[in-house]
Amino acid sequence: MSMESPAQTARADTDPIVEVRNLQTAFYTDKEVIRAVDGVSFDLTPGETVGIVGESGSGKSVTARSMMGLVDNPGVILAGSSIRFTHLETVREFATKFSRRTVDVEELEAEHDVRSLLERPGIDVTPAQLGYDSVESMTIADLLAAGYGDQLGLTDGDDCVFITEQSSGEVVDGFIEITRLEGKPQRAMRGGKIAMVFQDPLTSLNPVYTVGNQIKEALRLHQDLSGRAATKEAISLLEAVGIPDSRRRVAEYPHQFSGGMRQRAVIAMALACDPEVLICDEPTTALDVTIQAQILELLEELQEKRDLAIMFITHDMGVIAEVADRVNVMYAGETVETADVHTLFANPKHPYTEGLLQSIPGRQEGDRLQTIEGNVPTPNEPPTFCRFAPRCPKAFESCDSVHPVSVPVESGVDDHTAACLLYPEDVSEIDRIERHSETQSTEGEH
Ligand SMILES: Nc1ncnc2c1ncn2[C@@H]1O[C@H](COP(=O)(O)OP(=O)(O)OP(=O)(O)O)[C@@H](O)[C@H]1O
Ligand code: NI
Repeated sequence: MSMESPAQTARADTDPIVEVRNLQTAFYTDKEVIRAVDGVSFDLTPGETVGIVGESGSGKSVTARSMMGLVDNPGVILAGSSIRFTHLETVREFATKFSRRTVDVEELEAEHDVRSLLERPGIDVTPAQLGYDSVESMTIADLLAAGYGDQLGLTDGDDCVFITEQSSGEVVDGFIEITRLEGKPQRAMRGGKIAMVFQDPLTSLNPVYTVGNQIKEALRLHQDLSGRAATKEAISLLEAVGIPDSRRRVAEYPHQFSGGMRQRAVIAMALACDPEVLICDEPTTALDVTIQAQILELLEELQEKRDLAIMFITHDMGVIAEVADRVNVMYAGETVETADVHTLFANPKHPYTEGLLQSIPGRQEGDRLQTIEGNVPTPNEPPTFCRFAPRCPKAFESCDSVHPVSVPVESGVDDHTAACLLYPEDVSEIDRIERHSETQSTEGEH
């Protein structure tokens, strides 16, 4: 590789390209407000797989749909939520293509400071609500990302590209705020930069078009390829996902493919736009074990070749062990534990994670397969208590009145957190309770 310019070294390869912060997605139904995702934060990094695991109804798919811009009525991403796409090349591309929707944050920083903005009349938001410790740890960019720019008169409704640093006219740092995307930039992001593979390949494939034509349509939309070049590329994509005899199969219809081959075709379609991020929502759940293993292997291979950041959703701890580098355990809209995969399996801290691990065949002591009794509750009120408490074997009195926040736990590694009143383990119960009560963030706004 040639010498890198300073502009290219500003972000390292190991920096995240997606930063989800305090994501809150709620459904306003006639009956109640369902807080499907309630303050979730995590990063996605190129070449790495983040596994999202949890039982049915824990908010995994709504997290994914929020990242894809696929939350429909009556669903709303609440103010205070932020999903930043920080891939530098894409930020530069969007800043050029959508210059009218691009904001120079450095300019705004020269004119305003966070403290006085938050003190403005009518602005009813605290740093804690946005997931920050103090005003000092917040920047103007954080306020804009969390959706308060319009209210403060700093941004227009459709601004979505934020440039935070430039050097001799070149963008060095910035982000695209996914929760603010609509129209053209949204279409460029969804499918183009972030692609998704669903459980049922038939939701992504149209039965009346050949597999090849559907891949070619994606190539036309996102890569500006058509005609013979597109056909050639479609064939090579089918080859890349391990579909034998791809020259012939490119002209076949989805019903002529087996389940496993269909999912491979969907992956080929997702890759047609050369995305940076691939979100997989239970992509192998409908497949038999052998085929499942092959698809997981394929994803790993593609990740390595293309340096993809993968978010992999499953309710299956066995699959998590296979695919994930890091794991977020979700329960009733919240992340209850997060760690690298080895630590999570060797040293689980949250009673819910322990329960999930005991329900993997072959992992429990004795011969009985444990399951956690009961179901995930519908999160239909603000969290002022532990949502897992009713099912938790270790629950005590305070669990009903104090909402646990994510705190570091002792397991010998950094970046291991659990949201449980039993932690941090090295302090007294009184101090623990105080710590969890202090950092309580209040409800986001509609
Ligand atoms: N369109 C909608 N309207 C109302 N509620 C919804 C809607 N979509 C999802 N929800 C609710 O949001 C919560 C989280 O759902 P989600 O689909 O994210 O769960 P999940 O973890 O993906 O579960 P599964 O493993 O079953 O796919 C559930 O309580 C669900 O009922
Ligand atoms: Ni789901």
